[in-house]
Amino acid sequence: MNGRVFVIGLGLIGGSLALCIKKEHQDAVVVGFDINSEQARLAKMLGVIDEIAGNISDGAIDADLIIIAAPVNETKEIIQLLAELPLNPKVIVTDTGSTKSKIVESAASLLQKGITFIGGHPMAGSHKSGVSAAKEILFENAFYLLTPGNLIEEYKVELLKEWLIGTNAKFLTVTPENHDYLTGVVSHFPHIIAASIVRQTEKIAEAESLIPRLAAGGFRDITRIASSSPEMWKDILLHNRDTLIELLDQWQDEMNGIKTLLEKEKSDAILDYFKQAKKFRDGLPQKEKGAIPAFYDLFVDIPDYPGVISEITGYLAKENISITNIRILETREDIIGVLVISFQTEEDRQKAERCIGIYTSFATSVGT
Ligand SMILES: NC(=O)c1ccc[n+]([C@@H]2O[C@H](COP(=O)([O-])OP(=O)(O)OC[C@H]3O[C@@H](n4cnc5c(N)ncnc54)[C@H](O)[C@@H]3O)[C@@H](O)[C@H]2O)c1
Ligand SMILES: O=C(O)C(=O)C[C@]1(C(=O)O)C=C[C@@H](O)C=C1
Repeated sequence: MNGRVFVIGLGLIGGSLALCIKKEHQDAVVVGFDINSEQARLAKMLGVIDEIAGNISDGAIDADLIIIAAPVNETKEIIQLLAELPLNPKVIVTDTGSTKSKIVESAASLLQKGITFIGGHPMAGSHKSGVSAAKEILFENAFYLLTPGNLIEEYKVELLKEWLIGTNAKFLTVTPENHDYLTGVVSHFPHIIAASIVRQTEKIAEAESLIPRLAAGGFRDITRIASSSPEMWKDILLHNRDTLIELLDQWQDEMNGIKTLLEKEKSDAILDYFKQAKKFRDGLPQKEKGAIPAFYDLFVDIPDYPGVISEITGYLAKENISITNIRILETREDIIGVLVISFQTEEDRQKAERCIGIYTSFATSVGT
């Protein structure tokens, strides 16, 4: 397809969608705007967008597709701003926000002016933010939820899907209310739990200094998402307040139930509790993005000598293994640090683990 695509908010999601569109629709021009001009500059430099717009109005007026990929509150404000502009009557406006009811409600101002708004939410992401984390394969096999209202003609929805075909995502249409309930259960609520486990652990760690050093595999797995953007999640929670309050009540019942089993030492019932959880968890679809992490990290214990990092990256380059990110954690006393190398795929992570095993004696482990 050709035409002008305007992406507002050039972070993880806006950047990844821009890459998908550029890959699939090479005749299209992708214009971007970010309130943080550094992000916009970086997006241009990384080839994520073709042009930077000076402001929202400049980018929006002649766009054929507008994608708002900003935090959910800002998304509402941007929609109000767009509703004041003389947009191309054929433009499709969509967003990527993690909540839908309030956003779709605010888009009534666009619909009143005859402008098509189709709420969107690609159900894949990461705890990482910013355009430098953007990648073309982020949405592969993920569900992409769409919330077109009844007034939206079907061909417009098909047109939007065609623009987004490079995501290789699976589109699903839901109502905004149903969207917020479903994502409340599988995404927003788990986020609260992850953050609460971290908060509780932090308090206990004040008296128990060994805790941070012992918080390894299981703790890291269940709390990875607590490292996501606090600002973004604050707004998601407030947008989906009622659902989350209901789920918190249910969770308290759930916790009281397991507490009672423990108090009464109901061994069989505790076993059943875990068996049932394992059965449901093991039965979750494996190939769908929702069930697997979006980034594949390999942890390498590295000793203290100059050039050790370039030595490792050199071995990976020799074996043609691409890395997407590299950083050092200094969490253990007995070694200089832990190198965390991120890969695009599980296959690359496994190849890297084998490669490091062949060329070095450094211990590696998989975690998040
Ligand atoms: N991170 C995820 O896992 C994920 C997944 C799916 C959907 N989402 C949703 O997608 C949206 C973007 O999330 P993200 O992870 O890309 O966040 P991000 O922080 O990586 O990027 C958001 C970008 O929006 C910019 N921005 C903020 N206000 C703006 C404004 N008024 N005008 C223009 N730009 C503005 C920020 O500067 C930032 O660069 C959010 O609504 C989020 O709820 C996130
Ligand atoms: O993988 C993660 O880090 C995510 O939290 C991604 C996740 C999710 O909860 O699944 C987070 C918010 C988005 O709205 C969609 C996807």
